[in-house]
Amino acid sequence: MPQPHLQTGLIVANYGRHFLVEDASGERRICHSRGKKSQGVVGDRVLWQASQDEGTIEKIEPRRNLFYRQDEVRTKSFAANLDQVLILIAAEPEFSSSQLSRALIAAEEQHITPIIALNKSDLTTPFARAWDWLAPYRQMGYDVIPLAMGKNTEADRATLLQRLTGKTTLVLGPSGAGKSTLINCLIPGALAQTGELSQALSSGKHTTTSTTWYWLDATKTTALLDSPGFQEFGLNHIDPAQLAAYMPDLKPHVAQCKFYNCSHLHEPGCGVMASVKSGSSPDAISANRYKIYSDLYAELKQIRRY
Ligand SMILES: Nc1nc2c(ncn2[C@@H]2O[C@H](COP(=O)(O)OP(=O)(O)OP(=O)(O)O)[C@@H](O)[C@H]2O)c(=O)[nH]1
Ligand SMILES: [Zn+2]
Repeated sequence: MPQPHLQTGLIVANYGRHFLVEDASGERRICHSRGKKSQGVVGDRVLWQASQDEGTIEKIEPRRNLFYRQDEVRTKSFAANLDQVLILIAAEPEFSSSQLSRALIAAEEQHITPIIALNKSDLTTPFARAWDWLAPYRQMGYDVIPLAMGKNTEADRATLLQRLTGKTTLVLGPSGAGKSTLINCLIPGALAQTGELSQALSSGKHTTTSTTWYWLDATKTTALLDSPGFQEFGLNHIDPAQLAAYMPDLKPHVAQCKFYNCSHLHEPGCGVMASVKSGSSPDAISANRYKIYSDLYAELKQIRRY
């Protein structure tokens, strides 16, 4: 049966069961999800139906991908239908290479292109140390860019826009790295607008913020998504047997392993372990990344034991 009242829309923000949906004309309105479960995610294309001044989400279009983390108790979705994740870290506070690697693995698993940005290049000494620490990530082919968002320079804006234009990019980063500074630099006034929006959606109650979608251009071809902070990045959805395939520095060496089901932890004839030992060769796996792999493997194996 045709449903003439259904309109297309895009979820641009979400607080519990309240969604902010942008329609084809650019107008935004609060919509509610049908049923008990709140299934929509920012970035979802939906079909919705008007009901007085609000609306109801009737259908969520199939997703191209979903960037999420999963711990023991729950799945936490950041956003759907992304082209890129910009992982923003800084010279200070010192970032966790384990959290960085986890975010990269979550992106790889969903075929989302990661970009690593190292902020606060004006803090010369800690920046140089952090930049060196990121050498393995550059070596494995990731785009790693230096920034000083606090300086608000034209050069940094150009560096970012060159990568963001025409794409949908989620900005992810630990607290204090400069996420708000970056968003405000690219979209002046954006965060003030967000405060009002979350007030309207949560009917004045103080709720934890969710991902928020911003357009960078009038033609709506470039989108930047601000994500909420997180403490831990759980990867419980990742199969430990697949883990090495999501780590570009480990992946090529798996082909050299003697056993097809090698865990790369103790087997004889393991290509991955041989590469860690080879130290100085240009495509060697760094000791830190191998430790991240083995710790994560143990963690994911442990979860599947129950
Ligand atoms: N030195 C220096 N400081 C910066 C730079 N960019 C941002 N900061 C500072 O770093 C601090 C954190 O920046 P925010 O933009 O608030 O960081 P955030 O990631 O949004 O942090 P949360 O609000 O905790 O999520 C602020 O004091 C900024 O002024 C930079 O390029 N250089
Ligand atoms: Zn192996």
